[in-house]
Amino acid sequence: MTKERIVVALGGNAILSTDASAKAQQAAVMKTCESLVEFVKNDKDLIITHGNGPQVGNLLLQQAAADSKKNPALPLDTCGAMTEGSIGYWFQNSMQETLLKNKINKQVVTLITQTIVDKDDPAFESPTKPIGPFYEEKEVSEVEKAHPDWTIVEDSGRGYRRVVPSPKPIKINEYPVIETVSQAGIIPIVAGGGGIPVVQEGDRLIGKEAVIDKDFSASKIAQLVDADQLIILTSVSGVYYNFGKPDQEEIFDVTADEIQKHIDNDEFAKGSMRPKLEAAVAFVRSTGKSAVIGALDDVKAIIAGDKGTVIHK
Ligand SMILES: Nc1ncnc2c1ncn2[C@@H]1O[C@H](COP(=O)(O)OP(=O)(O)O)[C@@H](O)[C@H]1O
Ligand SMILES: NC(=O)OP(=O)(O)O
Repeated sequence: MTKERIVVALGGNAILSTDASAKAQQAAVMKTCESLVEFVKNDKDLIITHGNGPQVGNLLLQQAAADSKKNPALPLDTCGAMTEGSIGYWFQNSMQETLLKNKINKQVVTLITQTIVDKDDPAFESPTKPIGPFYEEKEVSEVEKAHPDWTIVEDSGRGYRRVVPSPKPIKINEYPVIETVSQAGIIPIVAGGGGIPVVQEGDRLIGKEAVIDKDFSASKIAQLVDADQLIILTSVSGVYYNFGKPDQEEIFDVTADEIQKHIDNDEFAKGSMRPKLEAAVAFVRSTGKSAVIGALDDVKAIIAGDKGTVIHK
């Protein structure tokens, strides 16, 4: 019998809390891997994707601080690749150790992934993806003075952040490699930060200065590799109607058509829950299989079907 194949998308809390040091992020990633190993123990073939918003923004700031003729700042697409490498390394290292601790003989590998986007995607003209640190309202004018080319917006009541363009993925360039690696029983870590945004010009792929939403890339990969389930792990136990209001109500199971009505009615936050739901609906509609949005800490209960919001046909 073939194993179930699961694509897991990991949100910010899987990597970073408040301490952006490598040590703290590696500790968070280790804790995440201790949750993820439950999928492997339950005999599932795992494909891991993750975000990079805080990390790529911090890296750009480091580039700007060091910028000189001898040591020029590197562009956003290259910084995206650097975070695919660095965060991928943390996951590869911690997952390997966790598998060994659990006496599971399996390899893990990070694949630098390029995500093809449309050069005319309107997102290039209107930045929406928050990256890097949060700023307080009183700091904003100072930051704008230091970085006149930045767009800074308020991020879901959590503070102010720089935003960059976030085009939609059309195709995952390396998906045949992802397929081959997964078929070989190896756990691939792919499309970190949504993958490096590239546009196709003849035989060439040209990097673009943008950050793709990892939930959309995870959905695209799950469709391309014919995954049995897309699981989006974040910091809440599930999706709520009227989130944050006294009458909020957790959704345990909903059809793609029903939740689409609520998305169309603009009921979900654009910078957080809406893209996750759109990614889930796209996967369910294209494959007929289900997607789950739930908490990283609830992996065992999600596998048992006891927790998380299930979106199905
Ligand atoms: N309707 C909703 N239901 C549940 N959570 C919501 C909803 N709307 C907004 N949120 C917020 O979205 C957050 C998850 O989005 P985000 O932090 O962007 O995810 P990620 O884990 O990918 O970094 C939750 O922690 C919650 O605060
Ligand atoms: N690229 C991306 O979606 O990153 P975050 O999940 O960290 O926002």
